[in-house]
Amino acid sequence: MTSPATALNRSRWSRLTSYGLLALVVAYLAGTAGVAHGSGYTQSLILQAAIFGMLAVSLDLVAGMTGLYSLGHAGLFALGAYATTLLNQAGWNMFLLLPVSIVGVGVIGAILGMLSLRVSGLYFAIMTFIFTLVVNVLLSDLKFTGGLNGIAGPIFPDLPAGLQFFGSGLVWVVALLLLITLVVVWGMRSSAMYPVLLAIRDAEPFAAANGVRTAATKVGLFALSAGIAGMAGWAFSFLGYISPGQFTWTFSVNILVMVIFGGINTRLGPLIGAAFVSAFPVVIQIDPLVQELIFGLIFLLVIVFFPGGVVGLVSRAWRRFTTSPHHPPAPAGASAAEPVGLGELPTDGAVARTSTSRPDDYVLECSAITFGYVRGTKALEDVELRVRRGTVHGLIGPNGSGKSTLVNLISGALKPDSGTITVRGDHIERLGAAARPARGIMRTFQTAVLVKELPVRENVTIGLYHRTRNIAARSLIWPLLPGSLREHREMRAASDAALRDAGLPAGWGGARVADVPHGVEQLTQLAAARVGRPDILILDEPLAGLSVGEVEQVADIVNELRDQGVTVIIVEHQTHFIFSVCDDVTVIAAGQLVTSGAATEVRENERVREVYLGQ
Ligand SMILES: Nc1ncnc2c1ncn2[C@@H]1O[C@H](COP(=O)(O)OP(=O)(O)OP(=O)(O)O)[C@@H](O)[C@H]1O
Repeated sequence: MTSPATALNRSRWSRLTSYGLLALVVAYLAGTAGVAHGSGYTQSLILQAAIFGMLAVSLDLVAGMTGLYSLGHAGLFALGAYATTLLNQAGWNMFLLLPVSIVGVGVIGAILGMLSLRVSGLYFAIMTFIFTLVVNVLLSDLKFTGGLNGIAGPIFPDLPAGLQFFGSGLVWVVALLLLITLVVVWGMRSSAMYPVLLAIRDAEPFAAANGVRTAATKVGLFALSAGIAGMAGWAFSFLGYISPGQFTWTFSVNILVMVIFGGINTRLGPLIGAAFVSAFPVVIQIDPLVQELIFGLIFLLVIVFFPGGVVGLVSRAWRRFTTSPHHPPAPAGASAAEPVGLGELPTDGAVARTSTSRPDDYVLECSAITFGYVRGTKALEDVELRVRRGTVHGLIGPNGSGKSTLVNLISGALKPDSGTITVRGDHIERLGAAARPARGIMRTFQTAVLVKELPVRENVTIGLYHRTRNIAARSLIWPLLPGSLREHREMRAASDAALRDAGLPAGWGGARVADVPHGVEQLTQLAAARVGRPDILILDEPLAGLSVGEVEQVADIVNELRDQGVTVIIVEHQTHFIFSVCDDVTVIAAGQLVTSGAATEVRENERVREVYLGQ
């Protein structure tokens, strides 16, 4: 329950935030008014910086949040500027051309984004670089684009007679477009979608296992980013002449420089970078060659010594100044670093469990599953797995026997070459990983794949993705939605509860995953899977690297889940653990089923001792 003091603090804080926001809006309006009445020279400088700001923010949206380092943004920017100019010459209304530029360039961005599904990293950068190159060559060679000389952009109309005291209309329009860009992109950063986007960047299998359609999200985000670049192009066309020389591949690199210099994946970074790149040649008026050299040197120094850019540098200094060296208490048993012995097949002490479910009450059935990673070899051959509802089912076998492969087939990361997988009788073997959480299947990974730079709690909220309605679409206007703050608070509260249930003492929720011990990472992914309220939870080697205390904790969690009616499938090498917590056990070796049945029977099976322990 929230204490009155906390509620008071929260209301005081939200009042302060509102005042702060109001002050910012007033300052923004005052600044815009100042520029709108400024000299033509000042206006063109500030307008260019603002337009570059939009471009840098649009690039940061894909480069910072999803790791797509595009060098195609100069090409997209050019398409917006040229389409506006040429279509306006053809008689189109210039204001109608704003949505046309956003949507048209957005569609081209979607196509580029689709290519990102096939190539990534350096190859994606090269591909988008070629896109800018091709656009530039076309603009230079085609007659109707004015060739190398370019064409004069449309002239932005003055404000109507009654509104002329506002000054330049173009300044107000660009200020509004920049504001919209910031509301959308910053809003997305503070929405529940933000951790999901970083998961697509850093931990794609984790994102997919939580129901995120990673491919569609990447394409959508690239289309949005391209749409903003098209919008920036629309505004740029009003600044005078446009020519291919303004949209070369070096300009694409410059946009990336703005993002990296200011601070990639930060709110203010791209704006600071854009301001720096725009102001530098104006402030440092020396020989152009020396100017370029100094610019390059500054950028090199930033990259080498402050890879987080200006914002990273300032926030690091701020953190050092404000944070105390506090470390949350260790989870139960974490100090007992002694690992549990592996491969002991217990002959006594492991209590065989009797489930209340009927013998044929199978929630998950895998029949005749065959799968090979490479043609001609089979990682699994004709494997059968039947899991009774509400039971804990162990999957064991020697290294390389195909356990993880089977788990990946059930969770949709892989598709079988033949055979069927059904959940409550429905076939799911052809569904992708992202569709499985909706069927009640959640999973953890042998090696935790999480977003290292985010706090533990934010990682757990990713587990709520498939249960949160239209989260991707709503993230575009998240801060403007009336219930979004409350919803976000509820998501964080649910994540905190899941962390508590996983046995993590309060305090770990706020720690960055990069700073937490291995055991906490494992419990974090367990909490993320659990917060999604699965019917079937698959734990792939959940005990790897855990201490004795943490192993006991996982055993408690598994027993608790069974009591709640969740079906749990555990892949594990620690057979002592398996035979103490599992109702049923399936053993596979060399991709084939050895035996399956009640834990007590499997434990006594001679063939199991032979293949599993080599006895
Ligand atoms: N990505 C891959 N490409 C090719 N072969 C693979 C791949 N992943 C696994 N294999 C092979 O498939 C077989 C089954 O591997 P799998 O990882 O499923 O076994 P496992 O029982 O989970 O092993 P472990 O207990 O060591 O994790 C092994 O021969 C392995 O070398």
